[in-house]
Amino acid sequence: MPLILISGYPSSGKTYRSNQLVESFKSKIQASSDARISRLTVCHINHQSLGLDRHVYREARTEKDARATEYSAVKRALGKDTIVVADGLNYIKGFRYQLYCEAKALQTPSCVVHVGTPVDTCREINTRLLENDSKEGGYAVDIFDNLIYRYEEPNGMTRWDSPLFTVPYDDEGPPCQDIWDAMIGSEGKAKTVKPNLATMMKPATESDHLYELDKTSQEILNVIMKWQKDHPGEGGGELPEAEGTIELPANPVSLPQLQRVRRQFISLNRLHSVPKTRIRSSFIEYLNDNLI
Ligand SMILES: Nc1ncnc2c1ncn2[C@@H]1O[C@H](COP(=O)(O)OP(=O)(O)OP(=O)(O)O)[C@@H](O)[C@H]1O
Repeated sequence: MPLILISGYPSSGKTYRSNQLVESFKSKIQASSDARISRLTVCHINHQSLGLDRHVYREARTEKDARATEYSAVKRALGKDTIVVADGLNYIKGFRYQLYCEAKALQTPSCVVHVGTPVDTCREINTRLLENDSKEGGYAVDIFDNLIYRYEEPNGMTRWDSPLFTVPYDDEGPPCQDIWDAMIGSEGKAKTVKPNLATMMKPATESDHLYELDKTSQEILNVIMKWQKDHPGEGGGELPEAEGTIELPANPVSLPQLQRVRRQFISLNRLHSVPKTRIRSSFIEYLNDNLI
C-alpha cells in the first residue's frame, strides 16, 4: 500500500508532522464505511520505532547500516494493507529513488512530504533539544551541520519526488486531505500504479553487468555530445533513439554534468540491477528525469 516518504533537515519537525498525518489518516480510516478503507492500517517507521540512535550519522558505515534497516522495514510494510509513513531524514536523492522503485514495483503510489522548516529554525530547535538533554532528540552540532550540508532537497519535477507536498513551519498541519487523495484516491478507490521499465528490474545474472552499464551509458553520452556539437546554439532538442527519446534541456549540457548523472545511474543500478536488455531505455529515462 502507499508510501509516504517524509524528508527534511535534522530536527525540522519530521516526527511532529508525521504524527499529525498518522492521526489524520487513522481518523479517516476509522470513519470509513468502505471495507477497502477500513481494513487499512498506518505504519509509522522512524528511528525510534527501529531502535536507532542519532549517533549513527557520525560514521559512514553505521549510517549505511541504519539506512539499510529503514529500507527493509519500509519494504516489509509496503506489501501489506498498510499506509507506510517513512519518517526519516531521507536526504539522499538516490535513497528516495530506490524507495520509489520499491513502491512502484508493487504498483502502489508514493509521495514525498518535505518538512520545509528553515535551517535557522532547525538549529534553534536542535540547540533547545540538546540543552534540555531531551530524549526527543537533538544532534551533536558537527553531525547536525554535516547533515544540513549533505541534504539533497526533494525536487517535485523528478518522478521519484512527486507528488511533492511541502509543509512550511508555520502551517498548522500537513495538507492531509490532499495527501490522502493522492495516495488513496478521493473516491476511496485504491490507487494503483503501472510498473515502468525502471521498476521492472530483476537482479542481473550477467557477469558483465557493470561493464554493460558503463558501456551503454557512455554510448548515450556520446550521442548527446555529438548532437550538441552538430547543433551549436540550438536550445534543447529531442533525440529519438531506438529505445527511447532523449529530451535535452534548453541549455547545453556539459560533459561533467552528464558524467555526474551517469555515475549516479551506475551506482544506483549496482544495487537495483537492471536487466541487460533494459539498460539503454532505463538510462534514457533516468537522464530525462535528471536533465531538467
Ligand atoms: N512546526 C512546528 N510547530 C511546533 N513545534 C514543532 C514544529 N516542528 C517541530 N516542532 C518541535 O520541535 C521538536 C523536534 O521535532 P521532531 O522530533 O518532530 O523533529 P525531527 O525532524 O523528527 O527530528 P529528527 O531529525 O531527530 O528525527 C519537537 O519538540 C517538536 O514538537
